[in-house]
Amino acid sequence: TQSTRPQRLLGAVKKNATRGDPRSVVKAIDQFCRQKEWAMNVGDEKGCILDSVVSELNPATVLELGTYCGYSTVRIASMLPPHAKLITLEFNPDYAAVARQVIAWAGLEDKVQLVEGASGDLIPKMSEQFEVETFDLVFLDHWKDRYLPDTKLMEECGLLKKGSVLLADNVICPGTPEYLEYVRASPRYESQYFRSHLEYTKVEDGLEKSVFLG
Ligand SMILES: C[S@@+](CC[C@H](N)C(=O)[O-])C[C@H]1O[C@@H](n2cnc3c(N)ncnc32)[C@H](O)[C@@H]1O
Ligand SMILES: O=C(c1ccccc1)c1ccc(O)c(O)c1[N+](=O)[O-]
Ligand SMILES: [Mg+2]
Repeated sequence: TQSTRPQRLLGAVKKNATRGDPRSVVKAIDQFCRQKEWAMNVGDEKGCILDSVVSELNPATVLELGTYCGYSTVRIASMLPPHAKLITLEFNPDYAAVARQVIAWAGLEDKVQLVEGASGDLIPKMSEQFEVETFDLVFLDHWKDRYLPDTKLMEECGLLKKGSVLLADNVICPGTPEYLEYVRASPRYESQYFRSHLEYTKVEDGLEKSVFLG
């Protein structure tokens, strides 16, 4: 039977990355995506912006919407302080299965909780089921029409506190116009656009960083 792209990406990690070395896992995936097959990871260029936001914030609790193969999960988790936690949501079981193996190869299982399911169903259960009060950082990188409804849901569920940061991928390409308009117009957010490119291409894209003001 034919392998899938995530399975081939996992093969490249196992072949080229060192167990327990997150940076080598990130490098192996970027090399695979540049030399073999494009894949929808946040990538190396936008990944550096993600890294700088994480290191500046030093978050204790992180929520990632959209795991895919775990590339950004590994990037973020590798930068977290010792007792920090990253919860990542993925509703495609095949992608989740690959991501678990990528996260394990990087040696980051202890920092990451991958939850299989849809963000719209899981966000309301966060506080009771996953013992989380609020998130210091949310990385939005799932289907683009879910960014706005899920942001409103996080607000309603009290998962954001003064200073919580939303970092949204793809606000230009494929684009999230309704979300962008909302966070830029709302007095409850202070937003900033980081210009970059769609992963592994020369197409313009960027990240929007929005600080929740409470
Ligand atoms: C662009 S990929 C994530 C890439 C990943 N953040 C990275 O940079 O390596 C988007 C993922 O979100 C998942 N997804 C889309 N909508 C979702 C939802 N509502 N709940 C959970 N997962 C979702 C898709 O199955 C897909 O794996
Ligand atoms: O939507 C796509 C997409 C659309 C069409 C074909 C392939 C991917 C995409 C492209 C780049 C991204 O960084 C990303 O997060 C996504 N996504 O699916 O969430
Ligand atoms: Mg993306």
